[in-house]
Amino acid sequence: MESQVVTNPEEIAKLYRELSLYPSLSRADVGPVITSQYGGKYSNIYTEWSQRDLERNENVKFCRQYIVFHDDKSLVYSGASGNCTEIRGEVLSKDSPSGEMKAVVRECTVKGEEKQFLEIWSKNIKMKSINLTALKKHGKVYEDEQFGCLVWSHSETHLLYVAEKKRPKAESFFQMVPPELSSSIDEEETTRLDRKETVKGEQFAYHEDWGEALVNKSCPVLCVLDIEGDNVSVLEGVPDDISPGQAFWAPGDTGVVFVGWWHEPFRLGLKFCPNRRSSLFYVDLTGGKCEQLSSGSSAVCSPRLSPDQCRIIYLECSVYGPHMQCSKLCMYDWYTKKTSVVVDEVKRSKEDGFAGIYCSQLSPKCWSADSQRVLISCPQRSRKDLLTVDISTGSVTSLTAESDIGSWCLLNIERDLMVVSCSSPNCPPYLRVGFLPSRDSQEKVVWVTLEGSQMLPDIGWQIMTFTPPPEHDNSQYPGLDFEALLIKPKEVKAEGNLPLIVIPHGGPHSVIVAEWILSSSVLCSMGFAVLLVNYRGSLGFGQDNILSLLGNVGSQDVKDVQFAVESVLKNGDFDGQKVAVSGGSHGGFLACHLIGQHPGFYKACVARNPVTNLASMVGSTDIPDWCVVEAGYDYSPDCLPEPSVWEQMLNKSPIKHVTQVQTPVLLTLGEDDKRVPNKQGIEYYKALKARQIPVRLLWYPGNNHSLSKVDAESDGFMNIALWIIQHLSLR
Ligand SMILES: CSCC[C@H](NC=O)C(=O)N[C@@H](CO)C(=O)O
Repeated sequence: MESQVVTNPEEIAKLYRELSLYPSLSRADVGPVITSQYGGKYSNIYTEWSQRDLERNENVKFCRQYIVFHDDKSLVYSGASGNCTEIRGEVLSKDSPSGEMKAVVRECTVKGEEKQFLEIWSKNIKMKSINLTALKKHGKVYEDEQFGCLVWSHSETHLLYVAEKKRPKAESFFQMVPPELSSSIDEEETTRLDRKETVKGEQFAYHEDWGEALVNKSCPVLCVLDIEGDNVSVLEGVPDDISPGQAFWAPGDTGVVFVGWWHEPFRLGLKFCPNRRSSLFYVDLTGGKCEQLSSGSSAVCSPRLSPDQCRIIYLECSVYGPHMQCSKLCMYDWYTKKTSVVVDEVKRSKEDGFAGIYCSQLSPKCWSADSQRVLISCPQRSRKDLLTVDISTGSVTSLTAESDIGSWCLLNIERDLMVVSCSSPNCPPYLRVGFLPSRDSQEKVVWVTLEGSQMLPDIGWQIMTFTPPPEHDNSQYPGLDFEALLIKPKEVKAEGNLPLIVIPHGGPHSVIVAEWILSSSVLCSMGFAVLLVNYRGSLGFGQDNILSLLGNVGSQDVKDVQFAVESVLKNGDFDGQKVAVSGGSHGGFLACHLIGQHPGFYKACVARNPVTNLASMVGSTDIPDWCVVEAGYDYSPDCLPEPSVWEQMLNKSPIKHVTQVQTPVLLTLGEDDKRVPNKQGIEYYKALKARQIPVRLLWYPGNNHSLSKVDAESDGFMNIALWIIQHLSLR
């Protein structure tokens, strides 16, 4: 039977180009309420989007503003105000609480040198432009989600941000001092001071950093700009053995609250690892006294102060263990200094369907106006839902459980006006707003779409639930089920002819929700069906589900994926001889396992930065604890694993089955990957080469674990598609 798949590279590139035009939402800020001269109330909504620019080979960021007229409970009128504007050079930006001013950290090149400025804008004037680089109070400003922040004090007189600690200039022992230093007295004085701060012998000293995607981030410090006095100071009092971040002003601006991550005994990678020992701290502005607000034996993140400034809500989970887990929602009362658990960890889904909280970040604002409820968007099985939590009862209600949209992402909430980004596998992200109904009302949210998106009518999707057969049941955690998201062309032209691409996610404690996924929608538009499997161990199904995988990687997850694939193939639409598998990281680990444990079943395999050998990875990854914990053992940073643990790490690895592999493999590797060092892929490449199994390796310089730079992502997509087409004999 003839294939219905698009196989011409030009046509594939055209489809990719078309679908990559859809932007995604990254931020929304709601401005203050303004009363018009006719008495109508309105607010501005500032949104930021990001879009791949294939011509310029970069992700471009742009903003667009909307105006919403409302009566504090419902929307009266809304619309866009003005067009999109590209944002360039902005590292961070934030409007002041009153909306009167805006602060921007900007990066630009002046006379060939890269500099950072802190700007204050008021009305149509740039009031200040402070050259942070020239001030030399600290290193580069942190812009990442892990540590970074730019926060106005409640009084709007000070700004708080995080930057790398100033490091003394290091020079060679053999550096000569030039006799004539400079021409002017001022310059001479500056150079003299610079030289005084220069140290010898430190030029090649190693500085630990926070790992994958946080390289060069080593010692963050809290910095405060006094706007009136043009003075930047680095806050004192933060203990030397912690890295501060996610900071904000305490009630009354008396000090700063922040999350501190302990360094000891050495820094472990933080990205995707909210399980690092950390605590909430408060540093007093006057005395520099630092107080620990939460227990020192857990991992915390995302503290958010309530509008009445009485409570701080934050996420907590245990240290080490699986990297991503079901979090507790905790609350610190500023006045009684008491901590309580508002929502506990959920072992198994509740009767009402609530499966627990799974997110590494709360939205920038998440409180209702009366400071009685908190809003959280997070995975619930294979969808992303919007939940409200009543802080006095701990009861959780889903605002979106009955919706047929696959993913609801809360961008912000201000005075009960919620701004969300919605998407589904057949619908790119779109922007909606709605008022949160009052606490005691049964009303449903009336959502208004501010920026619509085009539904792709040819793409169909469904969530499938699987009960593992008795022989695959986990005796320690019996009765768990799992799901998969099937995306396929709505019209199957010829029965029994549909090729299938199986995609197990990475993590392994992560999840694929039913949202817009560019690569899957292009593959589907080309004529493939795509099966994304949330095997047992995924987020969103209860903590037991996560724990069930520890010690069982390479078996339970492999069985679940294979079971899902074989179940789906029973449906007459598919061609069982045209099945490919593709995955990244732990998903690459699974792809390599599947071709080793089911020789010949998959006709093509693609692995992005795959884990291929836990035993050889443990000494070189930024998260060695992951290898030990996933193999089923407790991690201890101060001793080597026992020989039996090394053996188990090897036994559970795909390399163990490489001699059985028959499937051609495409490897895509990032030169700068700190998480799964590219040597993992190379080890597998050599093993396949030695056995004359077709293998191709693509090497992406300047890319880390995610291979997400625009050229790497688009080139990777094309090569993956063509590899699958070739080895599924579709051409
Ligand atoms: C030692 S690497 C572990 C696998 C990795 N986990 C966390 O970083 C992984 O699978 N990452 C996923 C995202 O969770 C990925 O797709 O890169």
